[in-house]
Amino acid sequence: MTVAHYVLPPGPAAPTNADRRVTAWVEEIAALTQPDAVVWCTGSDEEYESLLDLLVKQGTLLRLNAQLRPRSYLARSDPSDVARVEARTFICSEAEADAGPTNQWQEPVAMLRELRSLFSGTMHGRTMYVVPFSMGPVGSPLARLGVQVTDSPYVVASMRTMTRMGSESLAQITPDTAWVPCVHSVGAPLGPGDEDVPWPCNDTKYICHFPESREIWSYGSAYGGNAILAKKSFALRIASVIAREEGWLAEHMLLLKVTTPENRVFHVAAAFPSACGKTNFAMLAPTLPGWKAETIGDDIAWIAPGPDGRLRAINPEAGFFGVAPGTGPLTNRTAIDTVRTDTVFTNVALTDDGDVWWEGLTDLPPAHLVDWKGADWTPDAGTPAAHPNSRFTARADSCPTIADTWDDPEGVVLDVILFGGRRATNVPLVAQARDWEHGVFMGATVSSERTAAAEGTVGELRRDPFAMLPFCGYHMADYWRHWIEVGDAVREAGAQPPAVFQVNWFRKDADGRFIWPGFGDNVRVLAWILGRLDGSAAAADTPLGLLPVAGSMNLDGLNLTDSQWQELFHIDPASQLAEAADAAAYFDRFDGRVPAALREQLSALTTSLERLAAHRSAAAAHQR
Ligand SMILES: Nc1nc2c(ncn2[C@@H]2O[C@H](COP(=O)(O)OP(=O)(O)OP(=O)(O)O)[C@@H](O)[C@H]2O)c(=O)[nH]1
Ligand SMILES: O=C([O-])CC(=O)C(=O)O
Ligand SMILES: [Mn+2]
Repeated sequence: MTVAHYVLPPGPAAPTNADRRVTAWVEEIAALTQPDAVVWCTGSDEEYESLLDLLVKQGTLLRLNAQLRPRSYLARSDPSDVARVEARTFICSEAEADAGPTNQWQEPVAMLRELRSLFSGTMHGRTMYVVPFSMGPVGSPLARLGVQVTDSPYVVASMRTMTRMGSESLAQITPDTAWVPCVHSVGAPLGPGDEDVPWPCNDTKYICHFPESREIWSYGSAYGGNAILAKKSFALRIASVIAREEGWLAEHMLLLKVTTPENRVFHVAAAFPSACGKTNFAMLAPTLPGWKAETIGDDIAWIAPGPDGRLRAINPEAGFFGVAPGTGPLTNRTAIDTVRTDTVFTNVALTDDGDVWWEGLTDLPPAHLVDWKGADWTPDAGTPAAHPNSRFTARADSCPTIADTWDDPEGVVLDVILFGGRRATNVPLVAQARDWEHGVFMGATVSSERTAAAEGTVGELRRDPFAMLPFCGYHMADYWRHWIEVGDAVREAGAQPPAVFQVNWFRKDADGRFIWPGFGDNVRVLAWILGRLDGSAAAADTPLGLLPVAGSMNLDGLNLTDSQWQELFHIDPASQLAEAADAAAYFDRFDGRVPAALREQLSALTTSLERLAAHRSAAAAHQR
């Protein structure tokens, strides 16, 4: 690899206040990747406008009808670059054991050697953008800094929406602040005279994380989670490593502020796997009178003990990268209002009048569309018009329900933590954990049906502990231990950790229909949960935790029959015992590193299920 003769191309020089380590690193990456130009992003409105103009000119973005969808755009990705590539995502810790059995590991020195060879000359014919960013309000004690270099203007525009990006964040990096270097290329160099394509990418993809040196290298994709490195790569995979060391939590959680009819305010964090309802719950429109829900974050929460020992949380992001399909005025009015203007849509369908459409936006599709691949589409096409993982990118402050505390640098005090998944069977609508350890057990044993958010077979059941399976930057069992220790630290400081609950909006009846109406009606579950905190909602102790007793949840105005209610909470000991056995086999995969407290939870669960099974069969025998 010969880079010695490479001279930084002319253009605006690095800002004079840029930290020397940042400029040296940028020069080093430029020498490796050899872009035609280097641009330091300021984050200004003018810069964003000119990026959008450039993307329209290059054909990456299509300007939507300005009357129907002001200042909004449609991107169609390469059909092969539509979701996170978990099979190409690596944790490159020095010791393989530290990545743990749920991550793919690569030896860091060899991986870096391979990456350097892939990145050599990869930005030929392109501009390298330097994107300094802050995750969390600039200057917040909970915020952390990073710098991404990328040859994708689409990624720069996405970073502008999703993070606090530009000069202000760069100014935060001083000689003694930590920052995470993030290197990104679409892996599509242009030779002289080569024509570009609207969505450059490469069949070879690598999303690599180096927990010790805290750097990220991503190659070959421009899709969200693979390329907006501030998000899953930094704010979860690298941040989880930093958080373990510093005694806090980096989580795949939405943050919601709830105000009861009595004007009491609570904050709820909820971990649901990708495409399992975080954005929808974060934008919940309560169907119960007098209740108010406000959005703080829809995907990631950073949680740390505050001065009084209680856990406080911030949303480190500044925007939403939300799933389009299934989002409609009846299910998520707030999201529909959020994306009315100033939104970049990716892989949705285009209407004949220059607006967007996706499955679930309206009951019936328009008679003609251009689908996400750019082909003519009619309702009889037999394929979805929008890709199932099509997305919208919009700023948090466009959201009509955004809480005025959403960017409070101190964060909000957490009262409740929810763990959820997409389960057609077995998992009740809601169950309260008996204590913190039981809550950690619930989080550790979450399983969920796979969705379109990542490559793989949709619908297949897989364990997704804490909704962090694809996002934990170290050994998953050590992560569980860290959760237990954070609870201990809170109690040692004389405070109480948040109450923990498991929820499941997705239980189905024998005909395959969702039993629970979900969406805005999830406030009924929330009301029950908050009723548990002050003792006003009754619960029964079961092997799965504390379940609502009949009459303890407000179901006014719902068409839910008694038998449907029972189905939502039905416990079948045999299949529960099978789940527990599966959890035991799962725990066995973690090299003996599963905390004893979780093993104890599992054996207590098994014992109580066996007791329930015996009790049920005795009762049945008695009936005969
Ligand atoms: N039945 C039912 N479906 C829901 C509910 N909440 C969300 N969904 C559907 O689940 C899908 C994904 O929801 P999102 O809120 O976008 O999921 P997410 O967790 O934010 O997904 P990522 O952004 O990928 O992390 C959409 O199709 C929703 O319509 C609910 O309460 N009930
Ligand atoms: O990361 C992405 O590409 C989208 C997302 O939010 C997820 O998959 O959880
Ligand atoms: Mn989401």
